[in-house]
Amino acid sequence: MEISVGQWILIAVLILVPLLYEWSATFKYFCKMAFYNGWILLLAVLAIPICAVRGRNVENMKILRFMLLHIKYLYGIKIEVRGWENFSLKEPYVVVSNHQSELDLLGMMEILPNRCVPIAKRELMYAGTAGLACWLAGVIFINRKKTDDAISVMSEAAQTMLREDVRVWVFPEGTRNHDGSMLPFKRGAFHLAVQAQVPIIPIVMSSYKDFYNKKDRRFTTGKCTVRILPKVDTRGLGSDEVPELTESVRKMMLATFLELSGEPSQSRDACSQ
Ligand SMILES: CCCCC/C=C\C/C=C\CCCCCCCC(=O)SCCNC(=O)CCNC(=O)[C@H](O)C(C)(C)COP(=O)(O)OP(=O)(O)OC[C@H]1O[C@@H](n2cnc3c(N)ncnc32)[C@H](O)[C@@H]1OP(=O)(O)O
Ligand SMILES: CCCCCCCC/C=C\CCCCCCCC(=O)OC[C@@H](O)COP(=O)(O)O
Repeated sequence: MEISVGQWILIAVLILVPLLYEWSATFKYFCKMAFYNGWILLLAVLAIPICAVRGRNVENMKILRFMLLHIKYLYGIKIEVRGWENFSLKEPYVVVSNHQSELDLLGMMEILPNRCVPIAKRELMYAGTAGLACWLAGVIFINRKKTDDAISVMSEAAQTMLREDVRVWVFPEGTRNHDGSMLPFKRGAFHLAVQAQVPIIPIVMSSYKDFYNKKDRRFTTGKCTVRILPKVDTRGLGSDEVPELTESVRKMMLATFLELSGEPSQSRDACSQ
């Protein structure tokens, strides 16, 4: 039997890819990230028709959560959750959490409360099938390039939270932060909580440094601890108190992050560098 050029190429690829995957940490990193994004885009293809039955609805977030929960097993990432009792509020609240990477989705889905929608940059809405699935699940998109627009979307969210009993999840750093600390917090989430007069629940995901590093292109298996902190009340606070509220929540989250990540508590504050 004669083997064609195409078949030789296929055989070479089938031999080389697993070898490269084992030998090169960088190749492994790119494969794992490509699969992560590709798998989510594919899952979204399945999620879209199921979610579309209800139209744009926060209840669809349960479907996305259910479909995404297994990914941690595919990647060998163990997620330990501490502080579940702090999530037992019946009323709406604003969740604020640190933002290290797109892998935060795994920790987020592990603990996402019912009727809770994340605030995301508008660009995510155009991320193909994933963007459409997010839209159907009620994700709130903001245009970071237009501050006034972003603020008015968030003010609207304050009303929606109360009217429709919705919780909102915000990454107050406003962007992914890979440097093992926390960026200064933007104040939108805290204005939102104060405007709606609802509590803030801070969430801290420990550093991924032992298993994931974007700069070094390293992605192995590992463990992440997610800590749900006690609620911070905002009743009676006004917009003048927002800067102080923001700083106190950030300070508490940074201390927890350093503790969970096994870092010394001084000198890792991006604000004081
Ligand atoms: C099965 C298949 C599944 C497929 C689907 C896949 C995924 C699953 C589903 C869901 C997961 C989705 C998860 C997506 C996560 C994406 C994460 C992100 O995108 S993070 C980036 C976007 N988020 C943010 O930026 C939030 C934080 N940002 C802010 O809060 C900002 O403040 C801002 C509101 C955006 C404005 O930012 P900007 O930089 O333009 O300005 P400033 O922050 O400097 O603020 C200016 C000024 O305004 C005051 N301010 C801010 N907000 C308000 C407000 N609401 N009301 C009044 N005033 C406000 C602020 O305090 C500043 O004033 P001052 O300096 O005087 O304090
Ligand atoms: C909590 C993370 C949510 C991840 C959603 C993953 C969806 C993956 C599916 C398709 C891939 C295409 C789009 C990748 C979007 C990554 C989402 C993300 O993490 O957004 C980053 C945003 O915060 C801040 O943006 P920048 O760090 O300023 O640029």
